[in-house]
Amino acid sequence: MSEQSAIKVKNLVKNFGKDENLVKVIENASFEIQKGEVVALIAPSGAGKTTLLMMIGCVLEPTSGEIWLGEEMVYKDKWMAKDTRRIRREKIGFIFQAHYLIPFLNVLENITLLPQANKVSEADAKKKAMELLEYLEIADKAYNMSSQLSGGQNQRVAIARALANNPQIILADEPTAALDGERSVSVIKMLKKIAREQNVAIITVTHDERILPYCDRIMKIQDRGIVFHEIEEDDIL
Ligand SMILES: Nc1ncnc2c1ncn2[C@@H]1O[C@H](COP(=O)(O)OP(=O)(O)OP(=O)(O)O)[C@@H](O)[C@H]1O
Repeated sequence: MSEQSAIKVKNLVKNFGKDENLVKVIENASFEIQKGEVVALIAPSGAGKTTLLMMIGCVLEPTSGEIWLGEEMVYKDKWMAKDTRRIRREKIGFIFQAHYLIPFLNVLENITLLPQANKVSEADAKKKAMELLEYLEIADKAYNMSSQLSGGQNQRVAIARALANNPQIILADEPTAALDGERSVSVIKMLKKIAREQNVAIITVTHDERILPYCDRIMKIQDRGIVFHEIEEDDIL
């Protein structure tokens, strides 16, 4: 495995149910994503995008196969670590369609909540959160409540929260779905900047063709396997 590998998946299989209720979602998927890469994951509804993302994120257990995150083999026909939360905490940042910020905490408190739960001191967590808010150009909103922010601003805060633990991987499930065109582009540009400057690998599920030109590759789920496309101007979802 190359040093640049952020995610490596080999012969991954995911079925739900069994016997007459068996649903085969992913069959023998193998692929590798490099550090610093932004990959758009697109496929029709029900094809398994969220399922794939949640397996890579160590949230959903595969049926079989292998998953490597950086140099750590996290799954080989079973989870390799007793505590998959540790892997999530150390390696992965999640961003969802809805920002899921906690409404009765301000922006800064939302970002520092998890690091503090993970025993980072309040001062260190705040310092890091302010750096991230500066980086995402939203530091002036640090003491505002989520309800006082626009959709795009809230999504930037959600990105800052996902970055608070210095993840090597960001998994985003339709992060721009609730945003208009200009705000979508600003969010994906921000993700690309993070990927390039911090060497983070990003997989983003999307139905939003406006963001494709900012991605490096398109990953599709096709016939329950994975295929890659280079980005082309006339890529149509
Ligand atoms: N817990 C479950 N039990 C049984 N089947 C499931 C379960 N979770 C997902 N599925 C099935 O797996 C398939 C893939 O679902 P998934 O949510 O990953 O699709 P998706 O590509 O993310 O869809 P969408 O774009 O609509 O969000 C679907 O057929 C779904 O019905």
